[in-house]
Amino acid sequence: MSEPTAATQEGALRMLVIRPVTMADLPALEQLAEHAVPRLTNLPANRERLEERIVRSEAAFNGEVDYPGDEHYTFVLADDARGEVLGTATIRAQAGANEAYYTYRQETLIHASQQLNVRREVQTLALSHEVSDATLLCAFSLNPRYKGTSAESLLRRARLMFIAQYPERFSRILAVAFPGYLDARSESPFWESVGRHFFARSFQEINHIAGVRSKSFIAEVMPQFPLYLPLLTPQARAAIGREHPAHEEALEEMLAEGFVRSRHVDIFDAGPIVKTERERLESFRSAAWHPVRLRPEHTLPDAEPAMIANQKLGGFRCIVARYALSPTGQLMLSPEHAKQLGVEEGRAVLAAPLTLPSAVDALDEGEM
Ligand SMILES: NC(=[NH2+])NCCC[C@H](N)C(=O)O
Repeated sequence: MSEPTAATQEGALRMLVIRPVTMADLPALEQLAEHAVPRLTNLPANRERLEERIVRSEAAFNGEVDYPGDEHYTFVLADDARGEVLGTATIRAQAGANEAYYTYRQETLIHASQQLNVRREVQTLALSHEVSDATLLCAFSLNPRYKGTSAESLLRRARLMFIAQYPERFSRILAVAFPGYLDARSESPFWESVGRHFFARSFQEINHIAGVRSKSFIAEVMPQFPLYLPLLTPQARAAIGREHPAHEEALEEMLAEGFVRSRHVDIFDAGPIVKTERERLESFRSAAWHPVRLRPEHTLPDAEPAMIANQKLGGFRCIVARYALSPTGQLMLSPEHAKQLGVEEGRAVLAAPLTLPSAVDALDEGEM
């Protein structure tokens, strides 16, 4: 298929929908895993693992859940009219439900001697399990044709529309771990300076192993003592908290959502981990329920784009449509959009503006 132009883009997006993954999506999921840049531990390009992922997701969407546990909810961005799956994204209800979730936490130590009249602040990285309780947004992969479109934002943020509806299933703290900086040869300078000494494997290999095998090897082999940053290579230090070049816009969008850079970074590539309390997110604060009113597409007034989600757990659907409200607060939807969402006139849908205010990039000074 040819590149969608800006003009055809919104037209094409009309038929795109976020829905839970099904077993029929397995081949597409495998493709998306293979084409993720860089490859993701949370989305291993391995048919068996992906099959398990789908089974697990179906159980999560259809199960009764009162508090977050080891559920994984996997979504796809689909063009069901053409039978195409264009992207995927997952929510892990609890980052470290069965095994701990490992990060490095940036800390400061003071090395002082009164006798020698020296006082040095030394930055360290200490292994941490603190992020284990957070709900993790992960395993994002999108067909490159849709990069930079509103479909990308929909795929990334529809998960928030889901969490907003089923708060008991998720932690109050949400986190996103971005792939870390890799150089032009796809090497991780942080890995070369740190992990390499303990694993004698390339970053790509270890990233793959972490995806398809149990993670207990991390605890067994990673150094237990804090790392002193001055002892790392300058290239490794420069990579701490730095995202992979292909994920710059994604990070920016999540910062605009209200996520904040935390003191935690990835243990392999030192990629940034952003966190926040969910109530602080723009999409949570702006989300509002509206009854649906059906209107033919050509009679709808012009309005800002919004994410619009139905209220069906296992039948969750979320689309981008115009945020066109009637004077009495009904959301005016075309019959085509209502059909995509599986809602009739009078049913309530959750809506939140797609456009975000611009990002504030700051390190959270508190306990985040
Ligand atoms: N770059 C990576 N593949 N990191 C994955 C390993 C650590 C990850 N935080 C976990 O505990 O699951």
